[in-house]
Amino acid sequence: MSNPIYLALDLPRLDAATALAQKVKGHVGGLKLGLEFFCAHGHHGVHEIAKIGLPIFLDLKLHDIPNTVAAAMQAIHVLEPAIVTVHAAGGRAMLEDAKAAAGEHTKVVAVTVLTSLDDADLARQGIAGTAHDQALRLAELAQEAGLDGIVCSGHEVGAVHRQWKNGYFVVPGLRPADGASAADQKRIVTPRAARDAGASVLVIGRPISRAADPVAAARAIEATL
Ligand SMILES: O=C(O)c1cc(=O)[nH]c(=O)n1[C@@H]1O[C@H](COP(=O)(O)O)[C@@H](O)[C@H]1O
Repeated sequence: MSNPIYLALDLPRLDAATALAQKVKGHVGGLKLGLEFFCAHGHHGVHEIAKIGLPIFLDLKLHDIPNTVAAAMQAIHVLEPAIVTVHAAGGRAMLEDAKAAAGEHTKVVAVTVLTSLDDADLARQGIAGTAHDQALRLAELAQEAGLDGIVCSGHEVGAVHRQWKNGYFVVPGLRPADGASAADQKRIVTPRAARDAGASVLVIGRPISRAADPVAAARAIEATL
């Protein structure tokens, strides 16, 4: 089985991101480049990280009117990302158009409820019910729109997996059992628990990137899976 860990390269400097990826590349299955990286380094930065030879997950969390999201998807075609994120809350037409505009080898996955939000945050946005129920509703929308899968927390992935057997499930908000800081994450589980519940991809950033020894941290997490 291939390594399901995607390292989130949330570092402001390209040289530091490249050095970290080079160091841990034998212990992760892919590299995730998000908003911080893409806004700073754009296509050039993605090309540089792609040279390392691991699949690239472009986490842009696109969320706009369908025409704009489709055009953005076309503009990143050339980067041949393995995975791209959009926000499920953009609605069915946006999701359908995003998928139609993506390259045939790119998995388009929809972010349901960010792992940094809890039930109280949703209530403040006027969303009744739990983060769990909202994630399930948005997963159903993504499935109906023909996406490849979703992003959700490890608390929901088991339930989503039961209703979407062949879906592709990306799970961030992961913290090893040895007590790495949750920081801004509110719905967290261990990498192993997420894997056991049906996650296809485990997104891990700071528990590796901010560790005193990132290689040892990545190896330790890999060993729990
Ligand atoms: O789409 C994501 O990857 C994502 C969705 C989500 O709900 N929560 C979330 O944390 N992420 C990303 O996953 C990574 C988690 O980083 P750490 O908390 O440092 O492990 C960050 O790059 C986030 O942008």
